[in-house]
Amino acid sequence: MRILLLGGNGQVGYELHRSLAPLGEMTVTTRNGVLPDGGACEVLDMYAPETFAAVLDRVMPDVVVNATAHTAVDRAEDEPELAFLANAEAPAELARLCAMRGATLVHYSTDYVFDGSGVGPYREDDRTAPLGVYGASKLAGEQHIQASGASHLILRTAWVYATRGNNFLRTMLRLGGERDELRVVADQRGGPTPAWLIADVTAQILAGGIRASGVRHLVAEGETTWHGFAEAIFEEACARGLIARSPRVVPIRTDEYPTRARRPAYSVLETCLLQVEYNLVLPDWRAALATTLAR
Ligand SMILES: NC(=O)C1=CN([C@@H]2O[C@H](COP(=O)(O)OP(=O)(O)OC[C@H]3O[C@@H](n4cnc5c(N)ncnc54)[C@H](OP(=O)(O)O)[C@@H]3O)[C@@H](O)[C@H]2O)C=CC1
Ligand SMILES: Cc1cn([C@H]2C[C@H](O)[C@@H](COP(=O)(O)OP(=O)(O)O[C@H]3O[C@@H](C)C(=O)[C@@H](O)[C@H]3O)O2)c(=O)[nH]c1=O
Repeated sequence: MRILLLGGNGQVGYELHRSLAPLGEMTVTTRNGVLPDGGACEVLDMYAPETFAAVLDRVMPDVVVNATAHTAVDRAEDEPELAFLANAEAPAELARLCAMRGATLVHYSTDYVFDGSGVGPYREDDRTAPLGVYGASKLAGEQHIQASGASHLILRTAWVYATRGNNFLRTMLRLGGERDELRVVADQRGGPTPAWLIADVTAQILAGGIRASGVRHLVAEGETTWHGFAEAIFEEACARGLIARSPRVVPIRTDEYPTRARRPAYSVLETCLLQVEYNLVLPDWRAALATTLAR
């Protein structure tokens, strides 16, 4: 299998580079042609979709895995054109090129396509209604891919973290080292999901073959709030001797932590479809956090 992996510098892209390597011949791209270890790779800029055809002609992939995205949720509110270019128009062009070449596109989307008014875990076909530019641009990306005619798999995930990159886990550990007390919202519920899990499941799916095109939910099991996640981070990090002491983590309401973008109050994703279709057992979010820190 010839794989073209886009975004080898991101949290998920970095883990995919590891997990997809055994599946075949892999070409990795980053925005600047440099991998996290300093090595060279192909250049691919999501802001320049007109350059994609040349890369696909050179690599001739069977599968394109797109781990790039404009993921700065608050900044997206101030630069919607860039968010839509990277998250909607670029994926649309990728899907168009994949359809023409008979290649499969694997793409990632987000729980922020929902408005958070749900009362139970969201299923794949539940009504979408993003609250902000990031979610709206990701939803547009999903829709372009689904309309393209390309064989595809869109994996919606949520609250992604890793021991590298920009994410809530690293923000908490950094702030916890600087302050005695952190104030964290306790009225937004979701499913923290480590990048390694997304990458491992993607590899498992590709190894066995994609069963059907469409959207599937991929998150760790269970649910918590950002406050619950923060407390668990400090408990696990302390237990493993990664930090000497924990700050006090004070639960607050969303309106006490104003941000540029609105975020869904509830964005837990139902994963039954994916687990049954691919015979998977997804770990609980808390166990997945412990595994991440143990690594
Ligand atoms: N992070 C999260 O909490 C969640 C993420 N997702 C989705 O999962 C996928 C992976 O996200 P994640 O790994 O967390 O994101 P990261 O922000 O860690 O990585 C995104 C990658 O996209 C690259 N990128 C951004 N703009 C461009 C561009 N113009 N040209 C080329 N590359 C670009 C970045 O490159 P550079 O390093 O050069 O900036 C970076 O490597 C995305 O589709 C995201 O929407 C879904 C739910 C939650
Ligand atoms: C740093 C911090 C954040 N918060 C809140 C703000 C926000 O409501 C919540 C999460 O903050 P962040 O900005 O880290 O996370 P955010 O950028 O909203 O994370 C999202 O990223 C995109 C890419 C996704 O697709 C989503 O699934 C989700 O993971 O925690 C606090 O309450 N206290 C704090 O000290």
